Amino acid sequence: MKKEQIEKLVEEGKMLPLMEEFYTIQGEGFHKGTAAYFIRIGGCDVGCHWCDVKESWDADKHPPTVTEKIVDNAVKYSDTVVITGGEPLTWDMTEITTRLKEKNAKIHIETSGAYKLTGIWDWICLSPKKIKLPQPEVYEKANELKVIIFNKHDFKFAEEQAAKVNKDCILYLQPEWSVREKIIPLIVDYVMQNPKWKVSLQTHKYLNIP
Ligand SMILES: C[S@@+](CC[C@H](N)C(=O)[O-])C[C@H]1O[C@@H](n2cnc3c(N)ncnc32)[C@H](O)[C@@H]1O
Ligand SMILES: Nc1nc2[nH]cc(C(=O)O)c2c(=O)[nH]1
Ligand code: SF4
Ligand SMILES: [Mg+2]
Repeated sequence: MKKEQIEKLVEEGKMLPLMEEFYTIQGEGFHKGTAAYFIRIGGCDVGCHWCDVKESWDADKHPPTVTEKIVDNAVKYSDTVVITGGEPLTWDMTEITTRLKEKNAKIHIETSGAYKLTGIWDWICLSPKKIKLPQPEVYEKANELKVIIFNKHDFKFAEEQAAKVNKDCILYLQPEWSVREKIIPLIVDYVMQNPKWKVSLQTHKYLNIP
């Protein structure tokens, strides 16, 4: 296929830069402990300095893959599919989620919310970032808010973000992995003082699974 043809299909969401896909246990947030098939789409312009998948950022490093093929494969493994990245909302998620819905999958997204919300979702995990704040529509539709705590100033950011989400949204504080030993005690104290929040850990990293 010609380069321009591929670019057009990616633009339409009919192809997506696929970094990796794997069947695992959702490690974080509300659905932690649940088996799910993960689809990791390349491409992210947000630039979190502590991002644990920096290899995902450059979309050109990940092969444009036919969306229909990604879906047909994913549903063989699990009826719960998590779309993550990179930042999945970099791309038009309409095609992939419509096809997954046709196959009766439960479709979850992990997103910073920084770009326009496309696609149909059973569960939206919003993990907002100071450097590129979420779009208003994502605050309205988020099912869980998962704020990463890297230092003590992030608690204030977490409260600002909690003030913007809908009333049913479940609130999580998750330690940034590299500082977990220092930050977990602060999160524990904070959640006991402010029980509207819950703790989320990256349990897959403790389990040594993807
Ligand atoms: C790699 S991101 C991809 C999805 C999307 N770009 C986002 O940030 O929500 C998946 C989740 O991992 C979290 N995350 C990334 N690096 C982390 C780290 N070093 N420690 C803890 N959580 C991290 C993100 O905040 C997000 O909730
Ligand atoms: N097991 C597992 N759970 C996860 N939850 C969110 C993840 C992500 O990178 O989006 C992730 C991940 O990479 N692995
Ligand atoms: S928004 Fe997500 S993928 Fe992008 S840099 Fe931040 S944590 Fe990494
Ligand atoms: Mg991860």
